[in-house]
Amino acid sequence: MRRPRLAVAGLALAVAAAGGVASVARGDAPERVPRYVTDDRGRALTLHGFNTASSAKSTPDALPELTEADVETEYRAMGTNFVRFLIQWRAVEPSPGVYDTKYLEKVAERVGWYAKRGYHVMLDMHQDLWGDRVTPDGHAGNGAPGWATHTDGLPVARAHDTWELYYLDPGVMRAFDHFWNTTGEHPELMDHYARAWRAVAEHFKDDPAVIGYDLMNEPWGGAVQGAAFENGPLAELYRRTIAQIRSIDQDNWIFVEPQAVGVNWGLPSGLPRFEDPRAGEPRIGLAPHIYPLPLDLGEDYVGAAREWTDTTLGWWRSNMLRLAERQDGPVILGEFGLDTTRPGAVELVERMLEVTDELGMGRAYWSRDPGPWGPYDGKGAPGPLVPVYARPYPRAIGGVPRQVAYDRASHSLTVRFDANGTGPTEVYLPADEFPRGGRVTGALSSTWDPDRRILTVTTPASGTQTLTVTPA
Ligand SMILES: CN(C)c1ccc(C(=O)NC[C@H]2N[C@H](CO)[C@@H](O)[C@@H]2O)cc1
Repeated sequence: MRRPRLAVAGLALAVAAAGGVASVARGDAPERVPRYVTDDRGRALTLHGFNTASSAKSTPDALPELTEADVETEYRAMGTNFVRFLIQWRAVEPSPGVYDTKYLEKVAERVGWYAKRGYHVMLDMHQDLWGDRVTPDGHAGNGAPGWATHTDGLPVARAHDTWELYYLDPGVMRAFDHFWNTTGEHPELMDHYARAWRAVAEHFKDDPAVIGYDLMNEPWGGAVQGAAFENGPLAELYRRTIAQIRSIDQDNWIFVEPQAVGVNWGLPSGLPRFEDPRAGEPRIGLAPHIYPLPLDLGEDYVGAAREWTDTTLGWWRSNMLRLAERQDGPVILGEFGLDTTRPGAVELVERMLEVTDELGMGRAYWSRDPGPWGPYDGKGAPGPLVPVYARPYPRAIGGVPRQVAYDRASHSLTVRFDANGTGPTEVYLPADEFPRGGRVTGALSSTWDPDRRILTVTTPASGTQTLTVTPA
């Protein structure tokens, strides 16, 4: 659906002005992320997958509309190994201090569907527009429970042309201001949120498929915006939540997001560094999103809008790498996506896969839901996203990655890394371009699993290794 450009542009300018969003940061940014999520052998993971699923925002049980067959279909078609799995505070803590273990067990059942197929799972405490008690029809956002929602009777529109304008409704703004205790009237709410995460971590801390927790989806500061928000109430929420999670789970990764507005479009984030109280190396990473403003304004990834989008993509990569350097952690691009039937859309997706390969970032496409944005339409027929997302990639690398690059024209994947003896490197190869699997140079040996479409490559346990994989 093409959004009224004036509305979004007005929102963007209003919020950027209100938040005093800094100009684009300059200066040298690093070329790749400083660290990686690793598997239980210590191999660096390339996390390639989907957000599953937006439907969880509006289902009564807060679970995504998903079957195990859907997970199998996804693996068979695209060989993904990662999922950003949406969960909801309203379901975790249906009433103050009461945690719904049956809900968490149902989440765990679905995590098990992914685990059986070798996936890694990041749990995303997902909010959009605060929660259903604010948008009466439960439109789009269902994150927060009713008991934590205090609008003070201020109005919330029955409908908006563009869903994000709900964020500016007085009732929504007030609900957020109370949550962040900007009003000074509800100091308890952030602690409830942090303890709800502790309950989630208690349930999943020993689940081998769960690699970590994405603390809040697209945080919105209400009356407080920009660096004041990110260094103020948002940082306070993250610190309290990190402390609660680490009181029960010393090992899973914890991911923090900058504010959405401005940063999703490529502007810099003022998010501070977060310390990890765990013994050993810190395990705090970043999970930013990218939605280039020209595309948000309804343009297509063609012509001048493509050039402008690429410019903002350049800002985004510098700013996110700078943030990752400050945090000294991995980066998972938690969301990117668009209407894949639009002109240039497939090229944008390919560009984002190239960029995340180049920077060493994981990625989760928004989203797995049926429809023009997703891989399948409402009848389950594959759309244009499937062949581009069925991309060769090194699922697990037996060393510190230095370069990952796929040249689709020559069907050649290059993986360069400093081997560290953590095990063989596993490469997913899609059927279309690698019907008989792959051949590899630079290896000691390799084996091909035609069922899972994985080439397992053995290299020397030290020194810089360069693998080149082409179709067998
Ligand atoms: C004004 N605010 C706070 C705002 C505006 C726009 C978005 C957005 O487009 N987000 C991109 C996608 N992310 C969500 C799910 O996390 C999707 O519903 C959006 O399309 C977010 C926040």
